[in-house]
Amino acid sequence: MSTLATPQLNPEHYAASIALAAGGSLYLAYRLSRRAIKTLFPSGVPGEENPRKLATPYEKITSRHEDNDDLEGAEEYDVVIVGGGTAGCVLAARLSEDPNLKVLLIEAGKSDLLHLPSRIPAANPQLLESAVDYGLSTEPEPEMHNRKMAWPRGKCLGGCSSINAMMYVRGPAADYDEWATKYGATGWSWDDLKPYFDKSENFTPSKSWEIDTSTHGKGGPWQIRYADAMSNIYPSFLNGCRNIGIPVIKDINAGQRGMVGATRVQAFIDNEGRRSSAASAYLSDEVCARKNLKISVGMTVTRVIMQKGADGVPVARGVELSSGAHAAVRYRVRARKDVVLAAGAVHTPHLLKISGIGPKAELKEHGIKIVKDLPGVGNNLQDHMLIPMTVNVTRGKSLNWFVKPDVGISVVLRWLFTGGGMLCSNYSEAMAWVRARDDPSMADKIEDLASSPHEPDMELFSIPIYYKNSGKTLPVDNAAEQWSLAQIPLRPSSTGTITLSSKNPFAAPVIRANYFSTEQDRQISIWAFKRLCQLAKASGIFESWEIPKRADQLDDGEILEFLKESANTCYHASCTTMIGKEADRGVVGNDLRVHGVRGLRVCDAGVMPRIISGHTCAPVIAMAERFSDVLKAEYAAKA
Ligand SMILES: Cc1cc2nc3c(=O)[nH]c(=O)nc-3n(C[C@H](O)[C@H](O)[C@H](O)COP(=O)(O)OP(=O)(O)OC[C@H]3O[C@@H](n4cnc5c(N)ncnc54)[C@H](O)[C@@H]3O)c2cc1C
Repeated sequence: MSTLATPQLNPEHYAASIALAAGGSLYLAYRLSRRAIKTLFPSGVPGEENPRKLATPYEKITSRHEDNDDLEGAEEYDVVIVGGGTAGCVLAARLSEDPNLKVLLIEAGKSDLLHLPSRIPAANPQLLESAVDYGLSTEPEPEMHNRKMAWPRGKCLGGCSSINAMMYVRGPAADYDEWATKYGATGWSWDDLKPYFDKSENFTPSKSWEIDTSTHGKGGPWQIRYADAMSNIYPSFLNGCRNIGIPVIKDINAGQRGMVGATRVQAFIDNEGRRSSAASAYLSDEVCARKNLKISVGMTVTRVIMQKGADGVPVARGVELSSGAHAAVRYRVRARKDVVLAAGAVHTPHLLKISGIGPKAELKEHGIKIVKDLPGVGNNLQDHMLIPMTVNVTRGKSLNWFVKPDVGISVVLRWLFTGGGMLCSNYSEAMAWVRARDDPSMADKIEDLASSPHEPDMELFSIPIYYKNSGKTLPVDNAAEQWSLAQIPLRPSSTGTITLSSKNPFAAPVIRANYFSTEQDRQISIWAFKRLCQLAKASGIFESWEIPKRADQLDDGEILEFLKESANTCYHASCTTMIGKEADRGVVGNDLRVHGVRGLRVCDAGVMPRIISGHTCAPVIAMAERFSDVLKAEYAAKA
C-alpha cells in the first residue's frame, strides 16, 4: 500500500514564509490606508484663500463705490477668468501652458477636494442642497402646478462638474453642425470640436463592453470609462429596448450620423473609483505649481470694471471681487488682455447685467448704469427636464438594498480603502436615444425639432433604484426591488429667462424656466411616458407599477398631471449668452467676444446657440479646450 509523502517543513523556510506574508500584509495595509488617508485628507488642495496675496484691497464699501472704476495700482494679470467651474478649470490649465501669460482664476467656492462626497460617484444625490450647491430655485413655474423647482449649480472648483451625475455624452455631430449652419456659429461645428473632445479625454476601455476606441481620446486629463460596479438591470433595459424596436448600439459617443439607439453609459470616473471633475482633471499638482497661474478661492466677482476706450467703446479693464455679502472691503485686479466670464449659464448673465451689460429696461429698473444695451443677455434660457417613473421588478435586480445604513458603512470602507465597490456607481447605467417624431401617431402632433431627420429628440434612461426628488428621497423599502425609468426631452421648444432680483451681486438671480409652455413639449413627454411603459413591460423583469400606479391605464390628461408633478430639471441650463448676431438675441460672436464691448469674453454653457441633444458637461469642456487655443493663437499673433 502506498502512502502519500508528507511534506517536510524546514523551520527556516517556515519562518521566512511567515515573515514574507507578514511583510506583504503590512505593505498592503500601508498602501490601502495611504489611499484612504490621501482621500480623506488631500494634500496640495488648489486655491489661495487670502485675497490680499492675489488682488488689491481697494476701498471700504460705500453707496457710491459702483461709480468708481479706478484700477490705479491694482494687481495685474493678462487674463482674468471669472468662475473656476467646468469651463474655467480647462481655460486656466490650457492658457497657463504659455509661460508668457499671467493668468488669474477666481472661484466663489473652495476646492472640491475638501468635500468628500464630491469625490464619491454614488454620493452625487447628496451634493444637492449641500455646501457646494448654490441652492437656487426657479420662480413658481406656471405649467408645473406653480412649483418652485430646485436648480442646483456647483459652487466649488470644478463647478457643476464636481456635483453632477458624471454621464459622459458628447452629443450628436449634427447638433454642432446645426450651430454652425443654422445659427452662424462658424468654428463650432463637429469637425471643429471633435479634436477637442479627443484632446480632453483619457478613455479606459472596458472588458465587459468592448467598443472601437479609435473614436475616443487617449492621454487627455479627463478620465472616462464605463462605471463597472453596476446592478444587473441594464441588460434588461437593453432587452426592453430591443423588444420595442430600439436597436442596441455599442457607443453613443462615436460621432456617428443618426445617433439613435440604446447603449451603456460612459462616465467621468477615474480608475481609482473617484469622480474626475474638471478641477481634479485639469488642476493637477503640476498645473497648480505654475508660477504664471494663480487660483483665488472663496472670492465672488461682484462686477466687471468697464472703462471707455479712446474711441468711446466700453472696455473691460478688470474685475472687483469680495469674500461675501457682508465683507467691508472689496478687491480689484486689472486684466491686460481679457476678462473671460466662465460663471455658468445662470451666473454669467447675472454678472453681465450687474456690470451694466444687458437689456436696457431691466438695467434701468434696477438703477444700474448702462454700459451696453444688449437685449439677448439672460434670454433664450434652454434646459432639459428629467421625469422619472418607478416600477417593481423581479428579485435580485435593483440597488435599493444598497442605501440601507448597515450596508452603507461596509460599502464606504471598501471604497475608501480599495477604490472599488458600489460607491463607484453613478446610478446611470444605460440610455436610449429615440425619435418621437418618427412614430406615425405623432406626425400631426409635433414638429421635427431634431438637428436632422436622423437625430434623436428624446432620451430614455435607466436608473437601477427607486428614484424620486432627484435622488434625495431614499427608497422607502430597502427590500423592494425597484427600477426607475426616466425621460429627458432633448429638443425643448420652451425657453426661459435669467433676470435680476436686485443690483446686489450676492442676491440670487431670478430663474424662469417656463417648462411645458408649448404644446409640442407637453405632447412629446406624454409620448415618452407611454414609451417607457412599453419598455418596462418588454424588459423581462417587470412586475408592477409603483409610481404612478396603473401607469399604463392613464389617459393623456392624467399622464400630463403626473408629469407636471414629478418633473425636475436635468440641470442642463444653456444658451443664456448665446453665440449669434445681436439682432437675433446673440450675446457673443464666434470668437466669444461680448458684442459692443472690448476685452470681455464668455466661455461656458451659456454660449451654446441651441441646447445640445445630450448632456452638457462634455460639450462645455470641448468648447473651453477649443477657446483656449483660439485665445492663445490670437495673443501670439499680436505679440
Ligand atoms: C446636479 C447636476 C447634474 C448634472 N449631471 C450631468 C451629467 O451627468 N452629465 C453632463 O454632461 N452634464 C451634467 N450636468 C450639467 C453640466 O455639469 C453643466 O452643464 C456644466 O458643467 C456647466 O459648466 P459651466 O462651466 O458652464 O458652469 P459651472 O460648471 O457651473 O461653473 C461656473 C463656476 O463659476 C463660479 N461662479 C459663479 N459666479 C461667480 C462669481 N460671481 N465669482 C466667482 N465665481 C463664480 C461657480 O461657483 C462655478 O464654479 C449636471 C449639472 C448638475 C448641476
